[in-house]
Amino acid sequence: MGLDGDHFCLELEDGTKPGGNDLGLEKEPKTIAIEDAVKVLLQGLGEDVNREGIKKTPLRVAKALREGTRGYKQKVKDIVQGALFPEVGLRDRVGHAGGAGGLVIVRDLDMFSYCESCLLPFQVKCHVGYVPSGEQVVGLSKLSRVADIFAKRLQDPQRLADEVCSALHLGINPAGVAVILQCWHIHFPNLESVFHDAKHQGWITVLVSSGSGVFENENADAWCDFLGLLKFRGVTADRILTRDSEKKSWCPSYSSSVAKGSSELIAPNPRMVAAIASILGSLGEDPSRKELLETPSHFVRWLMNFQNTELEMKFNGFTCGIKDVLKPNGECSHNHQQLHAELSLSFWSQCEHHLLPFHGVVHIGYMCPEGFNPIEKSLLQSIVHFYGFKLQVQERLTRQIAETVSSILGGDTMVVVEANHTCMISRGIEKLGSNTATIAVLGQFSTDPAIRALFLERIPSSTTSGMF
Ligand SMILES: Nc1nc2c(ncn2[C@@H]2O[C@H](COP(=O)(O)OP(=O)(O)OP(=O)(O)O)[C@@H](O)[C@H]2O)c(=O)[nH]1
Ligand SMILES: [Zn+2]
Repeated sequence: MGLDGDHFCLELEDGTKPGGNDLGLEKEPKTIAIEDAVKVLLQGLGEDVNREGIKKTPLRVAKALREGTRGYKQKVKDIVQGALFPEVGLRDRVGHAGGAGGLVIVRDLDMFSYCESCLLPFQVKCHVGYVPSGEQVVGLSKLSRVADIFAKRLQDPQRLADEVCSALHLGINPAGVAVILQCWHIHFPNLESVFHDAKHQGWITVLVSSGSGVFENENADAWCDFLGLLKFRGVTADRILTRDSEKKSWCPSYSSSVAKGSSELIAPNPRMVAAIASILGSLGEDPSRKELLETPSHFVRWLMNFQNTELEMKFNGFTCGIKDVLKPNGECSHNHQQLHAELSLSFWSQCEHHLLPFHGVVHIGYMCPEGFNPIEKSLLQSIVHFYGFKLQVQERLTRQIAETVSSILGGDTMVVVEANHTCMISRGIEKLGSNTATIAVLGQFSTDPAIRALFLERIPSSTTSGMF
């Protein structure tokens, strides 16, 4: 197929170039202030801010944070005003319909928000319902746009639901508004705990609701209709968090620091903490707001898991144990090699481009001589964590794991990494549900498609969602 130059013309329909709109943002003093703060964070991690891979990271992080919190600058009335239009209800009949009481629901609005306790993004599936009144309905897209104004701020799920609900109520003036949010937050393992405790699979989830008008009372009939149309999404009344339940437990930064008692933890680097507080200010937040007081230290604690020096200590730990990894099992050997696969080893890493987590599973295949036991899973898991807890890119992580396993075993190794990149889904192109797989093959695996296929067959079908 012949591609002429036109195929590569990156001009958009409105005549702008991709990224062109960002030029203003890049030069704004607030963006520059965030960039400077991010440089402090990178230095605190022991990184060289001029290293090729991370040279642009401060600007990328600044842009991502400002885009991700653009809701502070948006106003509900600019969106809803002019979007209400007349739609009559039932005429001369008993019942509710149209602009006079017929429930309207928009389901499955996928959004991202930033957790106010730890600054990591969390994923939101938002369901909005309202009962029109005054023979007026609102443009459907406006429900999503209004919800997004509040999602694009530092949030807690319940507050997000309450703010969306009351903003829609004030904006549309209906008989009532109901909001249900399904939220997913990444686990918050630290370098120490993952070596002892492999329970951090999946996500932390929470289901919250908020209602006004005819939905004000949690037991009102209107809720039955709304929930009846959501139950196949896994949303049921008994799963919704009640207002007095312990909301703090939602963000894992609390259980990993506050709940344990801060005295057990080393105080985070004060320069880094101050840098985060200044970022909060640049985003339009008040760093002294009660809910944000601990946020800088929580984020620094998360970030410090990816510091180089700590990793070197861990690495020394496991390289000492590397000798004699393949132990004879006493059975006779005929120099045959067998394929062994260690599947679904979990990992956490931090994208060096955007300082956002990517996490998932690693599958390792290797040839093991008959008569020897396979390598212990714990050693392979240590290797995975060692290369995971760094500022990384997925391709490098995959290669480093493959090279290390191959150097222990003498050659034939295949590694597949499957990951969710927060930077792909919470910002930029917002490809929700996207997943990245990378492969590294060494030795026999690089020349023998049959053995590769055998290993790939053993990899279980990806399980990256499925929380409710
Ligand atoms: N190859 C690779 N790319 C990654 C990884 N993590 C993030 N990226 C990409 O790094 C690139 C950085 O691109 P830039 O154009 O400099 O930054 P950006 O403007 O923030 O990019 P967008 O994500 O397209 O908005 C993006 O395409 C990311 O998707 C990774 O592990 N491997
Ligand atoms: Zn959090």
